[in-house]
Amino acid sequence: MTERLYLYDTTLRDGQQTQGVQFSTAEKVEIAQMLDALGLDHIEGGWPGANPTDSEFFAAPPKTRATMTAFGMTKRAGRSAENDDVLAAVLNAGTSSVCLVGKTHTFHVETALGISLDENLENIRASVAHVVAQGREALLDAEHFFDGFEADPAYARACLATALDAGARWVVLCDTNGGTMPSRIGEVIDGLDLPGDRLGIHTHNDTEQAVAGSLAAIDAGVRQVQGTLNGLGERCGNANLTSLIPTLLLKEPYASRFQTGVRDLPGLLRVSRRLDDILNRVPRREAAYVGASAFAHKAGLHASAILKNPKTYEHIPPEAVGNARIVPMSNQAGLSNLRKRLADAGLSTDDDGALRRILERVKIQEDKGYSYDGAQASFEMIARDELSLLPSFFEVKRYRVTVERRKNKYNQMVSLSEAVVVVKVDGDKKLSVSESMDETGGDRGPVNALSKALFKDLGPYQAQINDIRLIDFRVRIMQGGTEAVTRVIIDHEDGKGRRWSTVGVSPNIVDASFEALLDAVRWKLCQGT
Ligand SMILES: CC(=O)SCCNC(=O)CCNC(=O)[C@H](O)C(C)(C)COP(=O)(O)OP(=O)(O)OC[C@H]1O[C@@H](n2cnc3c(N)ncnc32)[C@H](O)[C@@H]1OP(=O)(O)O
Ligand SMILES: CC(=O)C(=O)O
Repeated sequence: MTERLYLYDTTLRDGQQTQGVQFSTAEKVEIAQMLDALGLDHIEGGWPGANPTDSEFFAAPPKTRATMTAFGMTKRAGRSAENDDVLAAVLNAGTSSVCLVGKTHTFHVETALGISLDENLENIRASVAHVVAQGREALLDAEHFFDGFEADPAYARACLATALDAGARWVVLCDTNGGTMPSRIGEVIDGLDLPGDRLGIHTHNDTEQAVAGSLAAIDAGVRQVQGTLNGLGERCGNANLTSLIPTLLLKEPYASRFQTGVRDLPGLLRVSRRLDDILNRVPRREAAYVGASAFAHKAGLHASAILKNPKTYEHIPPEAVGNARIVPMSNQAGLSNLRKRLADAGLSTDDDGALRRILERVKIQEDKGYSYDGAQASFEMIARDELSLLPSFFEVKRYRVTVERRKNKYNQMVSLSEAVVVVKVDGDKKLSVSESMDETGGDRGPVNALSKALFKDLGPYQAQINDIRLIDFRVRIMQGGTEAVTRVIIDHEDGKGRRWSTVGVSPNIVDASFEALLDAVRWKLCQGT
């Protein structure tokens, strides 16, 4: 017999408390819809009345199967729940479910609220009762519960009992400061002697154990788990639902024991990446389950075994969460990595001599500071060259880039980068000049100017490269052999949605960038379209 485990998402509330994160109303709507499609049970949409975005979101929330929940705090002392304006704004959002944060730690009641312990209990009771009287589902986020329990277990318990007696459907045990060890979370819950189907868990990641703490709480009996997508949240974040969900669905003892509302586990990676897109964040490569490296097999020994049976180095099939296996090339690679990479690029060969030459060249280049595991398109250029599959396309005769600081027509000092690239295509010399200015008149730098000049006129090849867009540019100073060198990695995208990365290395950043740009354009021309 499976038991129901409820998943409660707080990306739009605690996730919005992440430093640097500020969702627009439209983004909140889109995220709520993604969470709903994934199959969350509750979506905490924010705190109505606390800021215009949250109020606007609740004025027209998206229709969801998940229970849309408004967040707020218990009423303040010295007024009734009916007359508390902050609580009124939360209830006015009209959601069927309301989650109120209430203090459960004596230190916080006395220091942060400055009221008596009894007044706080009354605030919890009256606030929950008021929510329930309006026909809503009430949840109490028991703030600082675990720290409060260490300081005064009787009082922390009394707060939970008060909320439950007043009609709270769930009391959610919060490790607000994120410092409680998972084993202690389990012990405390074991000793509470409360029904698990009335208990939730809300952990923070300050010791990198929020997911472990949530699992310990589930092991001890709680049946609602709160968290956020990609682990967003105050300070170091909340329990990461992007890790918790696949663990609960795919790992024992949880997979056989529990049933959740999750409907689209293979959609998990897409949801995680979309959130990063919205936040303009680079997805964390090493993220569990959904990171680009989560199923990347770099070492030669691993790649060799993976090709025989993926289970040798994979704990789950990557497709289960929408991810994919990759076998990158690098100085850790052997022939197995190489054969797989070449096959993926449509360059399979039986020429063992060529295979050994490619491997040797990759290792020599990496010793100079190149890195191919994140720049697979540059690796393909080496492979094509060794396999005599790299047409010359065009020859670069020279290039130049200048950066000038000068006054614009408004008498402000501005920078202007300008590049000249001369290439020979089919016997014709072509000189292209470009400035790096964007639509607003801002300077986008010398690499942008170089890229625009290189991609401006390649004669018969121009139609094939018109849809290339530079999307990311990363620079690192490396030790290449005996000298410090600059490594540049550039990501491009085309109109077909293909993304590829190339690398250049030189003591000079402009030369390193130009080398990466050249590989990018050649890679695109090799695709034929
Ligand atoms: C653990 C958590 O993450 S809980 C979620 C926290 N989230 C947020 O704080 C984000 C949204 N918050 C806000 O926009 C604002 O803090 C508001 C609108 C809610 C309140 O703003 P203000 O009225 O200016 O109060 P301010 O933020 O300075 O202080 C919070 C007040 O709430 C009181 N308070 C804090 N927790 C509670 C509680 N659980 N129950 C009742 N009152 C509380 C504090 O004592 C303080 O009151 P005081 O001003 O009389 O000292
Ligand atoms: C309520 C909440 O976010 C916390 O206690 O961490």
